[in-house]
Amino acid sequence: MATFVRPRVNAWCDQKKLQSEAAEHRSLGVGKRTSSLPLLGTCERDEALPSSRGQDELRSDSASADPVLLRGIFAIGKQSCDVVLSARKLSWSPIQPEIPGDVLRTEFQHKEEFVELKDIFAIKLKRRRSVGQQNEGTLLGITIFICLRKGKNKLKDSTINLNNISEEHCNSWFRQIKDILNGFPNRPKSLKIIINPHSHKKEARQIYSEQVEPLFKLANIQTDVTLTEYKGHALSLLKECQLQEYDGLVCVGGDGSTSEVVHGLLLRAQIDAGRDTDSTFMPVRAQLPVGIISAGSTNILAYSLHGTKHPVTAALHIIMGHLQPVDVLTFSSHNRLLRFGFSSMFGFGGRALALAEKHRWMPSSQRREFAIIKTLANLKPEDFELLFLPINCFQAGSQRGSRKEKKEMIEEYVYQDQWQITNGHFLNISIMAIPCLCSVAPRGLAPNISLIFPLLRPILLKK
Ligand SMILES: Nc1ncnc2c1ncn2[C@@H]1O[C@H](COP(=O)(O)OP(=O)(O)OP(=O)(O)O)[C@@H](O)[C@H]1O
Repeated sequence: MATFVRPRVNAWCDQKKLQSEAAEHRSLGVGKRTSSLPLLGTCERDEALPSSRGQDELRSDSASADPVLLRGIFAIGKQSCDVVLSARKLSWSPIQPEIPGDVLRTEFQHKEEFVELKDIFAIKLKRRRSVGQQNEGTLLGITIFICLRKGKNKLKDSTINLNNISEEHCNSWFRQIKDILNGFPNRPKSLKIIINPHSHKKEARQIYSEQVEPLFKLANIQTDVTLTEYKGHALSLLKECQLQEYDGLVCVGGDGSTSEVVHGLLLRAQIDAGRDTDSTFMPVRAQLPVGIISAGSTNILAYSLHGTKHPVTAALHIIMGHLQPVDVLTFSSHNRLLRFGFSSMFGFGGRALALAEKHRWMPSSQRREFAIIKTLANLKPEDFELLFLPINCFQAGSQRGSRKEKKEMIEEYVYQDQWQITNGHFLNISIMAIPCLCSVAPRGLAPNISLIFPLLRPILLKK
């Protein structure tokens, strides 16, 4: 018998995207999708253009709740600019000599661009050092590193150079912006990195060193890297290591590695909290958030959290401190904890996955096809008894009432304590706490699940 209780783990992911998706869930598909990570408010860079909302809102705010902290002159590109740092944004507009009667020029002068401070992840003093120069080099200005949205789900890093050769001027701007960045919550300063060098095409190490590590270094994040040497290494490491030294854990690997890390982290939390996992227990949360850098074959966890397996996107979510609690399932047998995990399959799915696992020496796509075909050839229904708390979003949504009433109806239903039982012969039962998105199932194996409006989703396939 397997039972499921849900502890939670914090993950670094696209929280805003999830929130807007959950809003859609709650309003039963009536709501409008509002992706919101408007980053650089510029009229020249289309990719970064926020909605017109961004600029107008920030302008009207700036007069009232956004006091000016610094104002000065920097060259940006080839333009001399009037640059203003306020509590919420860094804005600049080109300085042009005023010619009486030249309306166009006067209008251009007032064209403002800005970046919100929450989208800045690092700042550096920019210096040029010639060959053989002993000191730290000639100051050129400040470089600001920002996070831009690229397409629907991806993030990318970009820079803005504020050029000015005055040490005093640049230092005061550098310190002020640095202080603001240090004040943002959830941005990690020290991370434990666990890399499975054998994941999928054995690229995890390279992905980390080429795409992720440079960004962590830019953001001044201290890292402590372990390359796993065997299956179960991450688990034994997490049982013993000094977690208080870190602000988070990052796993570079596939779904198997990440699940092992999450299991290890939650198990450690239960042990530290004195929970007896050999009898019925109420699980506690994991002590640290988990970041997932995908380097595996299917990457269901990374897709479900970020909507993409793009490692730079995951790294930027971690650096920017985009935290989101995610439900985890507890699998136990006769009240003894077996494992924490995000999903499980019984019957066909479970057998196929177990068979694929036994044939790890095969290339991953071949292994999966082989396992599916072989399991299908021996397909037979199995006897299951399933106890569950039901919810029917569509039924609730089809009734009349305001959006708020519909939301309350669903939530009331979720919290009902009426277990239902279903018995019978099933070909497959899948239980999922996350949508289980991947490249072959872009809407997910359980598309009705949202990470911030979680429901346990059983998928039954009966003969
Ligand atoms: N050094 C190692 N040698 C062998 N196996 C390892 C090692 N480190 C971790 N593992 C195990 O390898 C398994 C699969 O790894 P991972 O999930 O990272 O990559 P994958 O090959 O893409 O697999 P998946 O199909 O799960 O995505 C995990 O269960 C993990 O515990």
